[in-house]
Amino acid sequence: MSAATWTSFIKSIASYNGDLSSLTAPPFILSSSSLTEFSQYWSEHVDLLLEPNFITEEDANKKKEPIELLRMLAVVKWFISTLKSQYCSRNETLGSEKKPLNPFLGEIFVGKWIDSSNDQKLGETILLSEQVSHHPPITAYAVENKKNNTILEGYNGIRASMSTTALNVKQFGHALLEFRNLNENYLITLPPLHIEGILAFNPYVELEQKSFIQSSAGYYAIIEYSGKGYFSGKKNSFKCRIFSNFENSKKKENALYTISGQWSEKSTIAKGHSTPSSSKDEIFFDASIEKPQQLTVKPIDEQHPLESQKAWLEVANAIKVGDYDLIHNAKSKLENNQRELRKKEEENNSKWNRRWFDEVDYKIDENLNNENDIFINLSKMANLSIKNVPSGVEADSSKNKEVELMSHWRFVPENFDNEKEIKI
Ligand SMILES: CCC(=O)OC[C@H](C)CC[C@H]1O[C@H]2C[C@H]3[C@@H]4CC=C5C[C@@H](O)CC[C@]5(C)[C@H]4CC[C@]3(C)[C@H]2[C@@H]1C
Repeated sequence: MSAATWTSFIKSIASYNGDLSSLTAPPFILSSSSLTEFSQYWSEHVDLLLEPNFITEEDANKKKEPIELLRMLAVVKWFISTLKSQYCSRNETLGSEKKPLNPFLGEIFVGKWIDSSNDQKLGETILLSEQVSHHPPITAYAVENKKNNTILEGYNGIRASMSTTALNVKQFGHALLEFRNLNENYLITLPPLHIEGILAFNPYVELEQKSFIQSSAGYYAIIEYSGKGYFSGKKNSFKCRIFSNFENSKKKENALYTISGQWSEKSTIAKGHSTPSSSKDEIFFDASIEKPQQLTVKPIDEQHPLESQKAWLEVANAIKVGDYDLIHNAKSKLENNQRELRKKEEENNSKWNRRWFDEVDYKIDENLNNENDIFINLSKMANLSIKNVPSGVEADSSKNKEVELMSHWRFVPENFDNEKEIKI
């Protein structure tokens, strides 16, 4: 990590034009993994993801709470458990945040979480991740557990801008968690983030502002993020308040539960709206104890050419060697191949078929007014915009002005059921 190359890199980002792939980051800051692999971070605690399926009326009687509220608490715990994987795993494994490879259109990343327990109550869970758009980059994903009829689906795109010392990132998209045996669904929005420590050669993600979780049973959670130097002082801090519905969330005194702490370490929970104490109150989640479950991915020689680790193998090896020319040549080969494909599609007036996801266009009335559309229903309950604005923007926010309705990506389970080429 020579200071000279890093300093010239910092100068290059000073003239940053908004397109991350335009940045010629030095080899040591490049990750050999592509963004399609990040979808796995949504489900490295499969037991927490599926927990609502196993909560009983008896549990509800014992806790003297409605069963839907216990399920909301379980979903909030699962969501908090995803954050360390999403935003810290590169620091843990690679020493710092790195710049991921920019996926090509149609790139896929698949794997499974095997249930190694005796009772097999979880069963197998599969991950499908597909780059459904290259301009702008959008990754769609689905985590499917057939045994418990549970699907997590969503998509993610980002818009980045540089401030003097940090890279500011707005996330676009959302996640939908569907418990089909319970006929209960959840909408999860994505918080803004910024990359700190770039000047100190040690970039890491800090979450900021808010994200929201809306249950079809009505319950609504607000999660507020803060970091080192904010009011809480500790990095990766959050405070979550759970309300019986969006309306009641206007007054914090209406909170049914309050959870606070660090999403990358320990958090505690207390009834009502007061902030729980880290020593006296009940532990909610402890990221240092509950280890993430690694996804099982086929060996590269058994992967299809569209699968990320196979497609990027030559680039990944060049990055590991740290030879900039080798990286550049290997990347150019892949990018030229992609340009050829786009040109052929242009000539044949065809376009790349998305494999497992559908682009639902909400500018079309019948889609917008389809009362079975869980994304529309949950967005309405949480007063969330469905326009082309960052995730979590309220429907009546001025940020919606002059912004049009947009399409959102939805998982098509039967497309995967009919999949012939890709093996998990
Ligand atoms: C300043 C430009 C540059 O190349 O600096 C290199 C630095 C490592 C910082 C830039 C990169 O930091 C990476 C962090 C990435 C996000 C991490 C986690 C998630 C959550 C996941 O669910 C969706 C994707 C997302 C938001 C990643 C998006 C891409 C980020 C910001 C990388 C930056 C290019």
